[in-house]
Amino acid sequence: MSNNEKRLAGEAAIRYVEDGAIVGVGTGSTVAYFIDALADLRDRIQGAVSSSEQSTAQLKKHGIPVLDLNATGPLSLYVDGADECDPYKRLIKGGGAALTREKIIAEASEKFVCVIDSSKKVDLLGKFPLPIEVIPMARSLVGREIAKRGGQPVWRDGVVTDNGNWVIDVHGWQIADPAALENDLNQIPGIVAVGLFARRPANIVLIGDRLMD
Ligand SMILES: O=C[C@H](O)[C@H](O)[C@H](O)COP(=O)(O)O
Repeated sequence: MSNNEKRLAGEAAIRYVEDGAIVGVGTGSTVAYFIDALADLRDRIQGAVSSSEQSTAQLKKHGIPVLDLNATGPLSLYVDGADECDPYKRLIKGGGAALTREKIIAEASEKFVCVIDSSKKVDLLGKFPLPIEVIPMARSLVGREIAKRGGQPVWRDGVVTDNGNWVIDVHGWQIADPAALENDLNQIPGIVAVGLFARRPANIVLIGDRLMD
């Protein structure tokens, strides 16, 4: 993992911010560099829609207005990190437990710029355990459904999401068809969101300050 590459990626994403924009902002150590850089453009944007309490605090610290997605409508730009990225710009996200709000904002945005360091680039998703946000009472049910599908569910004990839910990390899956798995898991009652971004992949990936093909 390279913090220098994370910083370069976060700062490079600034070039996609247009005057007057409302910017969707993800969560994590990479996007934190983006938020710091966004502070310099504070007077040229309307504000940001935030994916977590953590990012909200950082945005507010910089005096960037944090807006409600219900009030803004669709966004032109979403900037966020990832835990893994495959050659088709499909992602695993949620290492920081912010996957549900991230997924909502990504879906609401026209362009998703993903900022990563080179350690996140993989040929096949799944080495990073797949985060799944679940309603607490569904934890065991979801765990059994995952085991039926050959995964090893591990409860992220002690972690409560910003939505008051729990996270299961699934080990042992080599995800050959991310869209099919995402669709399948989304049918299980009690799953709030799956940290697979396959039906809504990134549009642009920055590895450090380099564009991924
Ligand atoms: O829930 C957290 C998010 O999906 C993050 O974007 C992801 O975990 C990457 O975080 P980082 O930039 O700190 O590696």
